[in-house]
Amino acid sequence: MRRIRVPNSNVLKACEPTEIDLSGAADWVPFDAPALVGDSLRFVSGDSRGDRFRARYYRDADKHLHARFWLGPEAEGPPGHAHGGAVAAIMDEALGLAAWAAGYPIVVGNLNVSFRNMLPLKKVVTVESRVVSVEGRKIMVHGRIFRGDTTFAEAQCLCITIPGK
Ligand SMILES: CC(C)(COP(=O)(O)OP(=O)(O)OC[C@H]1O[C@@H](n2cnc3c(N)ncnc32)[C@H](O)[C@@H]1OP(=O)(O)O)[C@@H](O)C(=O)NCCC(=O)NCCSC(=O)Cc1ccccc1
Repeated sequence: MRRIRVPNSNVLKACEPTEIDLSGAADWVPFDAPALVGDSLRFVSGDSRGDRFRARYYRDADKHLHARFWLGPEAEGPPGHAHGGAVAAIMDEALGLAAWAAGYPIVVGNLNVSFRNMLPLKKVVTVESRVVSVEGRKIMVHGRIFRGDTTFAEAQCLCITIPGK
């Protein structure tokens, strides 16, 4: 009987492209997030060759923060799609960072995420964000994860400035 040899997962992984195109739109400028908030972003965007998240941040001419994200097999929830916690983690980092990038040293006090469509793994998606209001220590940031016409998630993030920072 002929035996079919199935490559093990390490061989399959080695065959996958390691370079993912996370380039930004023509009018975006790369944004150095760790230079602003330090290495504490490692949880989500710290491993540029990892199998969970790969990310690159940008700002547009109006200083709004954008990001390209790729979610790999280690971010899986429903088969072939992102875990809800992975999506929430992206929102936490990206929307918190949007407040920092706008000049507010903050932590996130409340994060409300709506999961609109299942987010496919191994596709590059875009995160957009806006600081929509500032009231005393409360900075409200809205954001969206999308690809083409499909919105995967929307979020409202209440950020609270850290006194003394
Ligand atoms: C600091 C604070 C959020 C607030 O405490 P305090 O300083 O004692 O301030 P106070 O309680 O007086 O509130 C001031 C005002 O705010 C309001 N308000 C507050 N909360 C809420 C709420 N939930 N919902 C609604 N409103 C709320 C409150 O009513 C008050 O309003 P008022 O002035 O009366 O009108 C504290 O609860 C805390 O540390 N939480 C843990 C945060 C944490 O671990 N986050 C995760 C890690 S960060 C991360 O991962 C993201 C990241 C990404 C990129 C880069 C970096 C970071």
